[in-house]
Amino acid sequence: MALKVALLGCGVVGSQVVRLMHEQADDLAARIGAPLELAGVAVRRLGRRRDADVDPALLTTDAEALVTRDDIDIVVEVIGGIEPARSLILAALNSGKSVVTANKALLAEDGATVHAAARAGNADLYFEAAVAGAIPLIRPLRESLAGDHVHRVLGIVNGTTNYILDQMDSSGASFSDALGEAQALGYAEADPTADVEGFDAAAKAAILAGIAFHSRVTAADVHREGITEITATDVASAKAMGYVIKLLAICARSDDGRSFGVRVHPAMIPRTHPLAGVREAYNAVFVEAQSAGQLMFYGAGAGGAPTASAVLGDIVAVARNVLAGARGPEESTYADLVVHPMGETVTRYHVSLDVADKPGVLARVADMFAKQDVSIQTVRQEGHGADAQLVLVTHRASDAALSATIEGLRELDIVRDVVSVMRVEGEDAS
Ligand SMILES: NC(=O)C1=CN([C@@H]2O[C@H](COP(=O)(O)OP(=O)(O)OC[C@H]3O[C@@H](n4cnc5c(N)ncnc54)[C@H](OP(=O)(O)O)[C@@H]3O)[C@@H](O)[C@H]2O)C=CC1
Ligand SMILES: N[C@@H](CC=O)C(=O)O
Repeated sequence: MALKVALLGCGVVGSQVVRLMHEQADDLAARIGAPLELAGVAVRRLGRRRDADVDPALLTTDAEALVTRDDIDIVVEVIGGIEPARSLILAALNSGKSVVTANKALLAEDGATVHAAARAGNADLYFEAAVAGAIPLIRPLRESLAGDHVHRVLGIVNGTTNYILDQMDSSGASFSDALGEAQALGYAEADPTADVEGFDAAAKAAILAGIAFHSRVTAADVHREGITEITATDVASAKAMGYVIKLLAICARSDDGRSFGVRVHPAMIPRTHPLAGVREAYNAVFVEAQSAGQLMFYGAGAGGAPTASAVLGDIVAVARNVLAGARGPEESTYADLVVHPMGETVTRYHVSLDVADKPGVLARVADMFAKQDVSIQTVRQEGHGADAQLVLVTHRASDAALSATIEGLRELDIVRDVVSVMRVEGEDAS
């Protein structure tokens, strides 16, 4: 007997799910042990042209009726956003139907409610596509590394911003042109603010940190900075110094293991670093674990077909569980670690200052860093007179100490402007 699938959403991702379910129907049936049947597709606009060959008789605007239909076995949610996605997923789980979703925004905002409903409904909740598109990352973290102790998860988890920064770096494209291309290629969220302001990456970081550290993490726990303040000049000067700017997500345990930090922000990384070679909308994530050591996951981080691949993988896993009367792994939050504040995060910084071109300027600037215990690794003066700039790279220091230093620098009469402050990750370029 066929397993019936209700698809919620038939846009960039949903239309590719439909295509793959048709094209690979025989293989999927063989792998699962029963055929899959697409039993209904909920959309917002019935008359919209679709990138998949969907039987018009399957289309409906009544998603609620579809998810609660008695004959549905698996619900696939690829609408996105909080509502109506949350209510639809809860309705499905409450009636014992397993759910596959790509919705990182919802899981990071209210994962607790959704996971609790899965538990109560004795149903599966799978979400491989919610983080890093096609890259298998959730399952390795939840299952393959369940016997290890993860220290750090670090990487590029947003395809749109990586595409924009890569285009700005490689072809000198403008921010807005590159964003337009990313949207046309189906990488961006329905509201691209989620991408460029770092909300999407922050949601993914929350999901990754929660799994890696067996704790409950929401988007609100994540320190978030986007890429909208990055200028063509920042990109070009990073390039001239042997660096590239990337939007990074970093989830790291503290040294005593009792807390962890989760942050998303642009960072300068040396061009020799493996993440520097991650181009276009690709994503890459390093996982550092006690026994496994360093693992790297790389692949297409956005786009219809790559994301649909992850969704299909989850559908197969859930379908096998349905047939076996089994369930996949539950959410694990037993460790309940504390998220430490951003001020305690320790990293290096690159600071550019517009300064007066006078004797003693360097000593006064260095003094301000020393006052906060921030030691300077390199410093150089560029330009003269009205164009004089100091470019400094610090050794590792806390975010709180660096912020206090910058505050102090702004008050010095010899500092005309703090031009840019950027975190630096990875070893030196030289
Ligand atoms: N695009 C990507 O690269 C990736 C996306 N994701 C996630 O996948 C999900 C879907 O993204 P994507 O396919 O790009 O989004 P789209 O905006 O392309 O598609 C959204 C779909 O949802 C439908 N929809 C919207 N509101 C409703 C509603 N109230 N009831 C029923 N259907 C509705 C739309 O209908 P209609 O077509 O009629 O407007 C559309 O078919 C999101 O959670 C996103 O974050 C995850 C990884 C990668
Ligand atoms: N908008 C997201 C889509 C995938 O998650 C991105 O650009 O990464």
